[in-house]
Amino acid sequence: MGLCHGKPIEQQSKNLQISNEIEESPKNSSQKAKSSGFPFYSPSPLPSLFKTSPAVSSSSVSSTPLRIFKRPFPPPSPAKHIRALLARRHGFVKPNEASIPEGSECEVGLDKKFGFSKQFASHYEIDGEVGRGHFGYTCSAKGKKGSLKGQDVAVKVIPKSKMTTAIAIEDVRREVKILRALTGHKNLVQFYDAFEDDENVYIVMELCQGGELLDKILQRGGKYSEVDAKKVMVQILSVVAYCHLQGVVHRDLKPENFLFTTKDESSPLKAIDFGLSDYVRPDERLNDIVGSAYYVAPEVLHRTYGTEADMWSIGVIAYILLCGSRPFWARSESGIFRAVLKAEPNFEEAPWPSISPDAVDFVKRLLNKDYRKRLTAAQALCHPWLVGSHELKIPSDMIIYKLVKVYIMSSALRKSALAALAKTLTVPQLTYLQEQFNLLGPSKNGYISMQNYKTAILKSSTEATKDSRVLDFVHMISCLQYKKLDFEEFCASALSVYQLEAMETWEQHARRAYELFEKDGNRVIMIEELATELGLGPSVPVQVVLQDWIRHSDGKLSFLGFVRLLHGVSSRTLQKA
Ligand SMILES: Nc1ncnc2c1ncn2[C@@H]1O[C@H](COP(=O)(O)OP(=O)(O)OP(=O)(O)O)[C@@H](O)[C@H]1O
Ligand SMILES: [Ca+2]
Ligand SMILES: [Ca+2]
Repeated sequence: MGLCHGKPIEQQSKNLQISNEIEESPKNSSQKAKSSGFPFYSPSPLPSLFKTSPAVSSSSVSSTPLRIFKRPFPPPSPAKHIRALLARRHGFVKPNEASIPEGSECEVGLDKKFGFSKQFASHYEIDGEVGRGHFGYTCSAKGKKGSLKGQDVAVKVIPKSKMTTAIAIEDVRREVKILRALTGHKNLVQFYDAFEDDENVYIVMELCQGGELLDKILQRGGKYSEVDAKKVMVQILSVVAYCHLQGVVHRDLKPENFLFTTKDESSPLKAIDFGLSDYVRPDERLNDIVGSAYYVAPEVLHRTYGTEADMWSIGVIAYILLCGSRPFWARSESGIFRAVLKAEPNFEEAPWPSISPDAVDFVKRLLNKDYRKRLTAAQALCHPWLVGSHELKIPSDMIIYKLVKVYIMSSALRKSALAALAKTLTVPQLTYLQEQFNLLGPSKNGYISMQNYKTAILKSSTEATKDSRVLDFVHMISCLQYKKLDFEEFCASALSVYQLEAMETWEQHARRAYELFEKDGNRVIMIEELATELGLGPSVPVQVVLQDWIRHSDGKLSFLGFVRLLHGVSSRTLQKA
């Protein structure tokens, strides 16, 4: 599949982008102007409060055209939500679509009561609009009483008239619930309160006055220095690692959804807009197609995904920060999806050759189409590109819990294969594992028991951990009957074979591990036994499939069989068990 090419420069402004991106095909350009009448993108009430967003009038946007001659890719423009999602959630039907979208329903009978206080007007004096999205608009306001008296705040106003389906109402309910539960992290917007009246829901939060990350990218002509990109990435990863540990997947990570607190160069960055966020249990897969087209992960389009989908979006943001262009681009939404599913991002053209190999490796390991091979947020913070640039304490990583659970249920043969592979890990990989081990509170003589997993999670748990049922999952692990793990066995249990496989050095790891396995793990194995090991059902012609995985000379595992064994039983088989 070919490379994606940048968007024509004249389409860069936020205004133009909105009307372009809701169109399927460039051929329909005559219809584009008409589509701005589409109710979902048209202005919300309170027109007197509107003021032009600084980004729209920003001279930086108009100053970029020259760059197109130098670089093939122009800077990014804002992303819009995936249309099918909007249709399903908000009951919108394209004029040429005969069928009623799935999930749309009659507005009559919808319960739009949220149980929030009705006293918004007596608590806050609303001021001018500071931003706008598909679902609401945000105003600045001043507290009139209580602890926020005299303080400037932001109020996201979501009109109830836009909540035309039960899903849309549920989304708002969840947005508030998640924000309330997660508030407190330094890179997450501070939530204060939620109100409602007959017309609107009001989400009161900290006012971020430094503007969106997208505007900062555009102001800089589309490109960040590596040093500055690292500062942004560390903050994004820190808050996302926190969300994931709580069992919350954001599902709409994009530069528009990160705001700087102040205009100061060193201002902290805050994640906002949990409107598409959801809870996900570590062993659960979500299936609704949600997000913004440029940032959507391939597995979301395949309708089976978890927190790794956010890591893909972070990869897209990192790519944009470093080179100023989107990794996957096409004129139509379906074209973007095709690129996301099939195209490889361009790392050949300027400025990529002048970007450090660590940075390139970092982005590639997030933009891996196989979600199992992608870095987690905690791992990304330990990546060589970032590791020296921050002093964050790496949080617990849920992937460890998932891998350990599978390890414990594995056969002795697979455990010894993993033990051999663990012996080939490099210092950065061991450093990450050591930190994760320490977080589990090993005893003085260096062992952790299954109970330690629960104790560790309870330390950082919030209401969200309960709602996402992460606690149930961890409780299940802590009840597993298994001997204590020392650091060596912990490494074997917590390494991800898929992630190692994504590395250029995989072949060396695997060959070296096979040599070690040959010395003290390999043994004669029957085809039927191997089939059971790998969870292959009776429908698989095992004699044909597995013959290369057993060495004809002595009946022991071949290199191929060893690698297959490392991967273990397929997750599908495990789920059935
Ligand atoms: N706390 C805040 N401080 C300042 N501005 C804010 C704040 N929260 C939101 N905004 C502004 O309002 C815009 C819209 O807010 P938000 O992204 O929450 O709305 P939305 O309708 O859910 O957007 P989307 O279309 O991305 O789903 C933001 O992009 C930002 O510019
Ligand atoms: Ca938004
Ligand atoms: Ca939103």
